[in-house]
Amino acid sequence: MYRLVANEGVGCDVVSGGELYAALKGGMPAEMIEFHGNNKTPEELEMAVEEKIGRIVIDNFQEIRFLDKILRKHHTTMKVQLRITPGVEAETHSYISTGQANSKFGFDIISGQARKALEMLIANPRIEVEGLHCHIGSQIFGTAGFVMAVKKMVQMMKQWQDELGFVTKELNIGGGFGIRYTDQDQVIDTEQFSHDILGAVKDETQRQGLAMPEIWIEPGRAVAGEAATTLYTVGSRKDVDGVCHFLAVDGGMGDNIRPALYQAKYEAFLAKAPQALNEQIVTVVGKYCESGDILVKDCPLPNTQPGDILAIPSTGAYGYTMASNYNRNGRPAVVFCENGKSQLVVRRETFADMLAYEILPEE
Ligand SMILES: Cc1ncc(COP(=O)(O)O)c(C=O)c1O
Ligand SMILES: N[C@@H](CCCC[NH3+])C(=O)O
Repeated sequence: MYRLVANEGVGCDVVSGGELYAALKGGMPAEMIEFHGNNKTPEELEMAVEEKIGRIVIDNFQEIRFLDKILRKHHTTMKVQLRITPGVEAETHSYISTGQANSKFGFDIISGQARKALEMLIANPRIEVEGLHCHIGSQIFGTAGFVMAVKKMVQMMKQWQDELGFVTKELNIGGGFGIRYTDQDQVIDTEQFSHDILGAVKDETQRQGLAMPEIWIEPGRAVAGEAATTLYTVGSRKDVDGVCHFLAVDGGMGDNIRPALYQAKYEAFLAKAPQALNEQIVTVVGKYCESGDILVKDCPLPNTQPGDILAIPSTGAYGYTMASNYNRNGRPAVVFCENGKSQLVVRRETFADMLAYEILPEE
C-alpha cells in the first residue's frame, strides 16, 4: 500500500514506530511522511529524527520536551505541525470523534494550551513550525463540521499571526471523509468536499486578510475503504423459528472488529449471485467465542447454505490493520486484484506464525 501511494506522488501519515518502519520499507520517501500520535515514545521520536521524516505533528507538551532533547543530541532541526482540537463535535460514533475539547488528541484552544504550545515551539531554534493541524473525527458525511473547523483554524491563524507574528504556511484539516458501507450511507463526493473546504479556507483567509496556506488533508478510509471486499465461507446455520437465524462464517471480529467496537454497519451478499432475490433475514456472525461477534445484523440474503461464500464490501480500511488472532484464529490473506489478475500481498497466517513469539520452557 505504501508503494502504491508513493507511486501516486502522495505522502502518508504514520502513528507508530511500526508504521514508520513499514512506510520506509515500502518505499515511501521519508520527507513525505508525517508522524502523528498522542503518546509518541522517545524512541519513536528519535527514529523520526534519524530518518529525517517530513513532519512531526506535535500533540502534547511532553513530546515537545522529548523532541527538543533529541534534536539537541543530533544537532539537527525538525519541521512540525501543531495539532489543535478545534472544539468541533463531528456527527459520528463517539469512539471515532476527535475534534471536541475533551479529546485525548492535540492541544485545546480555550484553555490556552494551544497558544502556550505554539509559543514554546516558536521559541525553539531547532523546531520549525510549518503549520496547524486538526482532525475532527472519522466517517463524517456532511461538510458542515469541516467548514466549522476551518473557520476556527483560520481565526486562530489570524490571532496568532497578529499576536505572535506566526505565519501558518500549512493548514492540515485531517481526514474523516465518510465512505459507503451500506445503502443507507449518503456519501458526499470528493468534489463537494474539496469545493466546500477549499471555499471555506479561501473565504475565511480573505476575510481575515491572510495569505492562503497550503492545504493538507489526510484521507485514510476514503482512499482504501471501498477498494476491498472480504470473502467468507459460511460454515454453520442456526435457525430457531420465530427466534433467530444465524449464518456463521469462517472469520468475524478477528478480521473486522468495527461492528463490535463502533456498532458499524455492513452489508453482505451471496458472492455467486449478488443480485438474487432476498428470501430471508439472517444475522451474519463470526466464529469467535463472543456473542458480540456479529458482522451484519438483520441481513437480507437469498437462500444461503453452508459452503456458500459471502462477500462483505468496503473492508479496505481498519479491517486488516485492526485484525487480531484472538482465539488463535489466523489473520486472513490479502489479495490485490486488477483487470482479471491477482496478486497475493499478505499471506494467510499459520498456526506456527501464531506461536512464533512464544518461548517454550526448556525440558
Ligand atoms: C490524525 C488523523 N488523520 C487522518 C485520519 C484518517 O481518518 P479516516 O480514515 O477516517 O479518514 C485519522 C484516523 O485514522 C487520524 O487520526
Ligand atoms: N479505526 C476507526 C477510526 C479511527 C481511525 C484512527 N484515527 C474506524 O474503524 O472507524
